Amino acid sequence: MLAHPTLDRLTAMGLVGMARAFDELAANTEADSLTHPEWLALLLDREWGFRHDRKLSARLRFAKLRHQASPEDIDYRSARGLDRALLVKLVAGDWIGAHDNLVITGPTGVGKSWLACALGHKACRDDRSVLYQRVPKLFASLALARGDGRHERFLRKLGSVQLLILDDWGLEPLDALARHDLLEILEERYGRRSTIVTSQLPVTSWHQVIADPTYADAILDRLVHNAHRLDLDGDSMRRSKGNRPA
Ligand SMILES: Nc1ncnc2c1ncn2[C@@H]1O[C@H](COP(=O)(O)OP(=O)(O)OP(=O)(O)O)[C@@H](O)[C@H]1O
Repeated sequence: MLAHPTLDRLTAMGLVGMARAFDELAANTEADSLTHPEWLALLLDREWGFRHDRKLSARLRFAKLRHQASPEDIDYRSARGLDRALLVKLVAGDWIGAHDNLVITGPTGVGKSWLACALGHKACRDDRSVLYQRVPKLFASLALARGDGRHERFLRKLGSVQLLILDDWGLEPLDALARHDLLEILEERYGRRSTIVTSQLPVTSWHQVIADPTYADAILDRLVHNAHRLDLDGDSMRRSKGNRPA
């Protein structure tokens, strides 16, 4: 690497992208033909790109998405009843800005979690905070957190992310503490932040999962009332992946 006071200063100021570009340009004789504005623009582009990538990595690390999925890889050809126009709108992300929710239902393996993660990935790229949680594990973690003083902080985190993904909702009925926690989270989020819920159960069965009519009304009112809906059908993609010849 070049030894140059400007390089030292860029590094000391945390302008890592600029420092790298400066080093490369200084070592490249073709760069001599660049005008000063072109030179500066190149340095700025690199710094911009470096910061963008670093922020995206941090967003994705925090989100802990289950699948490495991105909107560009969504398979519209599989017969899954995907509403392409709606999906294009969801990928654009305005619904997150409007604090709407999204409910994705359909049989096992049809790609609900994958789609939720693809939308989560896009939200990270749009510089939004995202957090993925599998519902059965979430309630177990909240119960644990209650015992060791982390409960309030965990609830705050779940309430404050711009996009919360609750995957695999409805696999088992909620107990009293889970009902209480879920209502707290959704009350905090309602009208302020977006939530994606994926479930094998149709929305009409969710009341029973919550297993308490008063809580069920309150929870579903906050979750489903302003939700976009993707109802998928078709065969499990796990099976078709497994059956695919090597
Ligand atoms: N568009 C896609 N491209 C590539 N692989 C996909 C796609 N959609 C789904 N898959 C794969 O299909 C499998 C099942 O997908 P996924 O876990 O999203 O299903 P699911 O509907 O959430 O199932 P379950 O209800 O059992 O949790 C996964 O291995 C996933 O990687």
